[in-house]
Parts: sequence; structure tokens; C-alpha cells
Amino acid sequence: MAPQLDGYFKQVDDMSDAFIERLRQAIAIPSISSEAARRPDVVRMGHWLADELNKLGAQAELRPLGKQQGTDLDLPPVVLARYGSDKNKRTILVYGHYDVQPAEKEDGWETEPFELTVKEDGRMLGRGSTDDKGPVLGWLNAIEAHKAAGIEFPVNLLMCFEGMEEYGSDGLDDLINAEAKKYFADADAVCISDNYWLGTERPCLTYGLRGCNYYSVEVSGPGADLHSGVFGGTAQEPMTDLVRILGSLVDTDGKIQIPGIAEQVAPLTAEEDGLYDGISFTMETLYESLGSKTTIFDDKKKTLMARWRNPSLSIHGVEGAFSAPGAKTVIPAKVIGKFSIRTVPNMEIEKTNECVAKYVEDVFKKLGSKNTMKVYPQHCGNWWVASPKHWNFSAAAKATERVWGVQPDFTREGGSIPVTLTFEQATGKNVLLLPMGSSTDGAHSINEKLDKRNYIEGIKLLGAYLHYVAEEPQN
Ligand SMILES: C[C@H](N)C(=O)N[C@@H](Cc1c[nH]cn1)C(=O)O
Ligand SMILES: [Zn+2]
Ligand SMILES: [Zn+2]
Repeated sequence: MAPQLDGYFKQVDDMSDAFIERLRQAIAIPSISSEAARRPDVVRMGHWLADELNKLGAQAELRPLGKQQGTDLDLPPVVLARYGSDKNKRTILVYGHYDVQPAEKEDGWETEPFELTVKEDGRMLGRGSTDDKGPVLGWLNAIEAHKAAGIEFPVNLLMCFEGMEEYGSDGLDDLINAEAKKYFADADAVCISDNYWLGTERPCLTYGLRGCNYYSVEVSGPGADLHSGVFGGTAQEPMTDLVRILGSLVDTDGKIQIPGIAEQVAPLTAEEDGLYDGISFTMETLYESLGSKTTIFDDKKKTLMARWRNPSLSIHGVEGAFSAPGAKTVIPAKVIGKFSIRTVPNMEIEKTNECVAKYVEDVFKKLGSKNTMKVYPQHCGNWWVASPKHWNFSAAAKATERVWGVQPDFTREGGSIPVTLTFEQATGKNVLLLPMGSSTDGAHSINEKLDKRNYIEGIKLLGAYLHYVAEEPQN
């Protein structure tokens, strides 16, 4: 089956240095979507990607998305591209993102985050290496290796790469809905490579994601930051109120304290209950990726359920608060706490927002503070769970066995890719998540990396998947 794959694999191996060089160029563009000052870099990254695609013979275009919600800032363009238009071939729509999370060396990185550093042990460190520049470039590298080896590309490829995923995919839903029956009309299935294996050895195919509702809670009082010696004990302090609000949201064991959240969670079925034991995941793997043993649960099943099928609430930071080293004796005048809830079936975005607003307002009222408080969602994205019983998944499973020599686990993912459900609903096609990186990659964290092995074998995997897609019978 898929007879040309050996030639393709050899070509990928032969070109591995060039593929790492392409990743180096991508990592060097600090395309941080959440920082307004970096917007020109995000736009530059979109242009770079479109140019690379055009050089490979794809037809790439940059689609503007208008203004970022509530701002005067232009959203970065979406890169839409097509490679091949043979009516006798299947068409696969792939999605990825070229924006990244913020990163600064001072956060604790062992290397410069925007300089790809390839370590002797194969770790390739750099912001965006695993999330999601490595996987996005995987598709480009697959095209290039086919061309170089003179192997016919097995499918038509439609590509949609956005620059705002790490900030809630602002504007992309509208584009997907508008293009579902136009640019994306030929798509037979969708594939997204933007998540990670559960461990470091066993590849997986993913059929579910949690959603994410991200909130700001703003407390203000004094007209300006104050001297705590002069005003401490005389002014009600916004930070004191905020800390008490944030401290009321979730307990040490992760139990969300907001009424109306747990009540929305889908009950566990017998079928789902039986799935967890077969997954190759150990607490040791979790300790390794966590870098500690400070887990809430000591057993595998409860941990997987907490990550995949239960909501979680995380507190991310406080804007306006003193956070530098040293000891500044300031009373901040206005502080904005940031927290998010990872949502699961059958939670509803609006209902969850109402529960959060009511709870936070009640907590604040009980404080009896004279300060002013506002709580509001910053961005919200839906959860997604699909059926893996589809030729799209069968093709990916065969490709995984061919490249990695093992059968993949079928997993859900704790993270969020807000537009996954939009693609499914707008195109009516099956969506598959086919990860490249592993659990120790540290996406969103310091020292984010992609192992050279996962990058190179991942390029083989994406190409092999497309060959098996071409051979799979209809469901
Ligand atoms: C799983 C994916 N690679 C990812 O990191 N997604 C982000 C998307 C996001 C950002 N805000 C809300 N959703 C994530 O899960 O945090
Ligand atoms: Zn991502
Ligand atoms: Zn991410």
C-alpha cells in the first residue's frame, strides 16, 4: 500500500537540514498575537508564509480580516492557499496558526526564544517550534519533498493558516463560514496539526478538544498608583479586592467554586468510562512533562478525565500589579485579573459567562468595598468532540503505523483550537487532529521545543497520511 512512501521518506531524510533551516527562519519572526506592539511581526510572518508557499508552486493569498474586536488594530491576514486541483483526487483542507504565545529570555528561557537552537540531544528550542510553526511548516515540507523526489502529490491541498489563534481566533469564524461553499467547497475532510502526544513515545490521533472562555476582572479605585506608606491603611486597595475575588474562584484541588458550571457537564457514559484504561499514559509521563509531582490526582484515569472531560479554571496573571524583582512599595490604582475556564460537553458559552458574572459580582458585593469592579469575557471558543470512525482517521492511523511502527492512541485534548467546530459545522466534513509534537514540548511555557525526531518523522507522517487518504474507500 502507498508504494511511493519509501522514496518520499528518503527524500525527507535527505532534506532534513533544509527543513530545520525553514523552521529557523519562521522562529526568528516574533509573531506574538496577544501583544499589539508585535502586530507588524505577525503580519510579516503571514507574508513570509505566503511567499514560501508561492515559491513551492502553491497559489497563496492573504485575506484581510478587518479590525480586532474593540480596537483600531488591523487583524493579521489569513493565509489561504491551494496546491493542486485535480478533479480525480481527494481534497484535504489543513488548518494551522502562525502566531505564537509571548516569550522573553528573562522568563527563564535557557536560550533566546526567537532563535532556533538545536541541542545535541535533538531538542529544537524556540517559541512556536511545536505550537504551531513546526507543524504548519510540515505541510510545506511535505510538498517540497514530493517535488524534489518527483513523486506525484496524492491529493489536492487547501490550506488555511491564521495569525490570531493564541488570542481566540478573532475574525476567523466569519471567514470560514463565508468560504465554506467557495474557497473550501472542494474539501473532502479537514486535518489540523496543532496539539501534542499524551507522552513522548506513543503517537495519537485526537478527536476532542476543550473550549476556552477567557475573562478579565477589573478593580479600580484611586486616581493614580499610591505610596503605601502615605496611603496604606487609609485607601481601600484594588489589589486586595482582586486577590480575594481570584482566590474565591477555585480551590487547591481544582474544584471550581462557581455555581452552575459543574451542573452543565455531560454525565459519564459506560462507553466512555471504558476508554481510559486502554490509553498508554502513566503518571510518570505526566510528572515528566509537568516537571514536578504536584498533581491533583494520583491516578491515570482521574487525571485523563480532568484533562479531557471536566472543566478547569486557571488564574493567569494580573495586569497593573507590581511583578518585577525587588520590593516596590506601591498601591496599584487599577488591576486586571485574568482567568480562563476550559469548557467541555455540554457547557454553553453564554450560560457559563452568566454564571461567572453573577458569582464574581456576588463575591465583590460581599467584600463591601468602595472600589469599582467589572468582569467581562475577553474571548470564548467552543469545545469539540467528533467521531473517529471515519476514513480520515483510518488513513491517519495507517500512516502512523507506517511511520512510527505502532498503532496510535485515540485521545482527546485539554487545550483548545477555537475554530475546529466551525470547520466541522461550516464544511460538514470530518475533522482530524494529527499532532506532531510530544508531551514534553512545553507549548506556552519557557524552553518550548520540538524534537528533531518528531519534526522529521512528523513531516513523513503528514505526507504518508495524504497518501493513505488517497487510497481509503468512502465510509
Ligand atoms: C492546542 C493549541 N495548540 C493551543 O495552544 N490553543 C490555545 C488557544 C487559545 C488561546 N486562548 C484560548 N484558546 C490554548 O489552548 O490555550
Ligand atoms: Zn496551537
Ligand atoms: Zn498555543
